[in-house]
Amino acid sequence: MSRSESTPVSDAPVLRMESVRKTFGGSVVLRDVDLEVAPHTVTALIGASGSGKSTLLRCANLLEEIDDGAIWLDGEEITDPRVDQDAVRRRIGVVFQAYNLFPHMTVLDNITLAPRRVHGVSRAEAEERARELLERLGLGGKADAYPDRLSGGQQQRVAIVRALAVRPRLLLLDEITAALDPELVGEVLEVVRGLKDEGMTMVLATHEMGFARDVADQVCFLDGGVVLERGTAEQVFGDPRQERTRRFLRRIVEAGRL
Ligand SMILES: Nc1ncnc2c1ncn2[C@@H]1O[C@H](COP(=O)(O)OP(=O)(O)OP(=O)(O)O)[C@@H](O)[C@H]1O
Repeated sequence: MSRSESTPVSDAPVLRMESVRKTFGGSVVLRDVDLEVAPHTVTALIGASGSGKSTLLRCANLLEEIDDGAIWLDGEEITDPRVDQDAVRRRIGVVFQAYNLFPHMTVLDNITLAPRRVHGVSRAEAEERARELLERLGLGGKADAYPDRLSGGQQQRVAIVRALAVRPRLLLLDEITAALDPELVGEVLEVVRGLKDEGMTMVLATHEMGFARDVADQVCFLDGGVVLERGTAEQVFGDPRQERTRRFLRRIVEAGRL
């Protein structure tokens, strides 16, 4: 997509979270989380396993109900109980670690299902958009293939195409390379880089620190459900303010992952 296709003129945040609190069975998983995501920017959520990254994304997409605080999408408070949650979810694309493609459907049918069934787009229009996206993501010849004929990296790229097919305002990417063999990670990250260049607004949870450092405009370090540190990639990776962030990054460097 081009910038002009999906884009408003203003710089008002696409996504805003304020004092978000989320508990599961009495244990606090997100505590007082504030977040602002500007249009055409990439926000990377980093932090140890269990720090709350996925939960934050799931709250942003209303897949989890928050206990306190509020969330806005394009200035509309989406946590207002009067809001049509399905309509909100239709404006947000989500890609998970597991690609969740329907195995009995071709790539093309997987991609066009939501635009046709949920968004009321005609088959012809949905297929045209799907083919264009497949081409753009290097999957031009795969429209009629079944998912089990594709590599993990190709399947994940199809999942990204599927999320883009409905022209989302915001894309949430939850550990999208975590299930991939190392040699397939690069091709998926390249796609994300390309989407950034096209101006897509994205929030991604990732353990790929090198990628987060390269691609993110904003990095949030979560620790025990708290956004402990937030800043530019340069600041958080190059000059972290918090001792816990420094310790986390030191471990990553020692493990050879940064
Ligand atoms: N549905 C649930 N019910 C109960 N506890 C949950 C649920 N989902 C997440 N949690 C807990 O919330 C905490 C945060 O989990 P979350 O998956 O958000 O972390 P994460 O940072 O994304 O971890 P990872 O990097 O391993 O994906 C964890 O302690 C987890 O066990």
